[in-house]
Amino acid sequence: MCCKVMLLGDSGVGKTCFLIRFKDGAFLSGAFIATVGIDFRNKVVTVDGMRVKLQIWDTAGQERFRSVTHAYYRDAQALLLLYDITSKSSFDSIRAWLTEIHEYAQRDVVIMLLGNKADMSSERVIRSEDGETLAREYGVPFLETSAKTGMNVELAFLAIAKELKYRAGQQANEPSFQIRDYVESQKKRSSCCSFM
Ligand SMILES: Nc1nc2c(ncn2[C@@H]2O[C@H](COP(=O)(O)OP(=O)(O)OP(=O)(O)O)[C@@H](O)[C@H]2O)c(=O)[nH]1
Repeated sequence: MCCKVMLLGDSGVGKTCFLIRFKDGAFLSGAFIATVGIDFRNKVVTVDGMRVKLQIWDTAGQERFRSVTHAYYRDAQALLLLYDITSKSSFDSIRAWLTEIHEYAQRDVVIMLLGNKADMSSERVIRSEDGETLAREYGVPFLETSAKTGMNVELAFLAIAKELKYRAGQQANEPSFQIRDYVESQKKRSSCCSFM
């Protein structure tokens, strides 16, 4: 089974770092090199004994590349929408991103809202509750993540893979899978990073 996942959000929220953390288990610190256009990496995850190949598209957040990335929305089964908890403007952009998703993506696309850079607690400007409230308003699951420490990065992709696998093989008598409940039960809060 193969699924297309896209990473979206303003420039600098950490999409490339988020993907590299998941793919290679590493963090690129230092210089910020903005993504040009679009790029993808594959990673296979095992969900309940089944291999799911995720083809993850890393898009450029900068406005000038928007027309390039729009063309890819249509094929995506899942979208990870990121903001940076230290940037109010990136959080304020989320509604505009959701409008854009509504316009260009498949109607039943799986969406997850992610508040990245949760490791930067001293520079936080967006409270966790604000992310939760926005996610609830749009009926999407929410996680705070850190590409730097790895917090909740794997969980975000696993939850997506589980949801897509569930949808693909949905049987009438199978208990339904609720991605929001799954994420809530599995997530680590930034305040308990010490044992990660
Ligand atoms: N502390 C911290 N820094 C991060 C995290 N994720 C990304 N960064 C930093 O944020 C900057 C931008 O990260 P990128 O991954 O390049 O951002 P992007 O969203 O891909 O940007 P575009 O390609 O322009 O859309 C880099 O300097 C990263 O080192 C994180 O979780 N924690």
